[in-house]
Amino acid sequence: MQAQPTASHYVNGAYLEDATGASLPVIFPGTGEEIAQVHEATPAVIEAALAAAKAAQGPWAALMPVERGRILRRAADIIRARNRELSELETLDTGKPISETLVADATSAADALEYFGGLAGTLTGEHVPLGSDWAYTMRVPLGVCVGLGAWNYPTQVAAWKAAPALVCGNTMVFKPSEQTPLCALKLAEILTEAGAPPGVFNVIQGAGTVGRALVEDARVAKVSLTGSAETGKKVYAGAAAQMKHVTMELGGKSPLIIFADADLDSAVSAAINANFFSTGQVCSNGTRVFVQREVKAEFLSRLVARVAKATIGDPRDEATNLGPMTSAEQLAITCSYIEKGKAEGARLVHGGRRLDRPGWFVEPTIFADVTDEMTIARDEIFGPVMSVLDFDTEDEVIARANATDLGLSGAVFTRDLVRAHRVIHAIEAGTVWINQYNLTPVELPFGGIKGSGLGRENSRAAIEAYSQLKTVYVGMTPVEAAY
Ligand SMILES: NC(=O)c1ccc[n+]([C@@H]2O[C@H](COP(=O)([O-])OP(=O)(O)OC[C@H]3O[C@@H](n4cnc5c(N)ncnc54)[C@H](O)[C@@H]3O)[C@@H](O)[C@H]2O)c1
Ligand SMILES: C[N+](C)(C)CC=O
Repeated sequence: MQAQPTASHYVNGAYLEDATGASLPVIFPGTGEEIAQVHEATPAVIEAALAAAKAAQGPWAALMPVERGRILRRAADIIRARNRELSELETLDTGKPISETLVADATSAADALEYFGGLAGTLTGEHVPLGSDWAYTMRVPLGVCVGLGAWNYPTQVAAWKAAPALVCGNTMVFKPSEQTPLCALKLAEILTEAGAPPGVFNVIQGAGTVGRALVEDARVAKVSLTGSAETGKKVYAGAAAQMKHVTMELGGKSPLIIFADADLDSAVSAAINANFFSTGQVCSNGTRVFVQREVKAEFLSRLVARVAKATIGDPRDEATNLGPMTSAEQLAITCSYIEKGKAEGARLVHGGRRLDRPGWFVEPTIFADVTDEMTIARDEIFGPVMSVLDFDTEDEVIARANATDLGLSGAVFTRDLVRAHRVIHAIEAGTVWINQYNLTPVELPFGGIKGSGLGRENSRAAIEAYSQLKTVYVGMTPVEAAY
């Protein structure tokens, strides 16, 4: 099985290779086989990408906005037409089951390109009357933007950054995660096919050192990172040193709160989706499942019965519900948290073992009787490990849900809608759901508060994140001076 791209990088409208860069093997997590090799960007490749993005930005911004929008919408159409091929590549790159990638990845990228393409003609400023004088504001691009991607949603992350950046008249150099380098190259190829001029969207490979070189370059006006909270602090500090704009989409340890009056089957489905979709490798997952004590036994019994039916296996098989972890490293991290959970006294009610087969598989794992101070209730694991915690009262669960430095997401399940809104308003998180979990359509802002990040992706909010206002004061009468 091979998924070798034409070359490692995509710069100035074409594939580019520089084999002197360090080799990065691409492994299919379902078997552990090497399916491609790419090379880390050398200083020459980094320079070529930044120079191309810088040269392309002015002419790209000078196009009629609807023309930029048309190119993005054409790219969306190409992605939809090639959904199966792109989904298969996403599955090879990440190990996520094809049943998921067919509906969640390339399609989400197409949604973003279509949505922001559609906004192109609306990027206007406003007229401000000032007596005999007047003023107007203009929404102008930032310049060259850098996107840094995580490995769990490589196509979606690239498109969620590229689409709003490009529609506003910026250009981008995108660096995917070194773990999943393949999918962003396809986005670059498709944008060229759709009519994006050379240099508008560039992809270069590499790990943190390449990312750091991009962040520190004086030509870069904005950095958008999707990654861990730890990396976020470093990238934010680097960008702040040169007063760059930032968007930070970071990790979470989100609460999913289930009251006794909830539709329990629906809450069980939400807990499953919020912990085991993408084998638990989702930033917004509700990994702290707070269940009101009187329904805890029933909730656990229904949950375990449902999870026992999940099909774990080859992610290329459409019948598979859970695939492998994306990397051997992430598998080892997840297994070590499972051991910590057991050692600290959480009750293992399902799973907990690595699967004895090639590839990086671990069972979906459920711990009950988890307490707030346990490591598995505090750290973002980024694997299929659910912690179920008991609670008694509304005030108590709000305080415990908020007792974390992170604030990406959260949800409440109850039939009492007054309580639902009261509780959800009190939850410290950027994106919250009532009787739902993990739906993130492009029409809605997505992002975190506290240690989970800064700024928002998607929706009109992303336009604010990739453009700035310029104010023009118009004097209509001669200037007077005191002397
Ligand atoms: N909030 C969101 O939208 C969202 C979405 C997906 C993933 N995530 C988070 O991402 C994390 C998992 O992804 P990961 O392990 O790839 O994250 P990571 O922080 O290790 O890496 C993210 C990206 O940053 C680059 N990088 C690392 N160090 C850097 C540095 N010093 N300077 C510049 N670039 C650097 C990496 O090469 C990679 O491309 C989890 O914490 C998850 O919650 C957040
Ligand atoms: C942004 N989201 C939630 C779709 C995927 C994050 O890991």
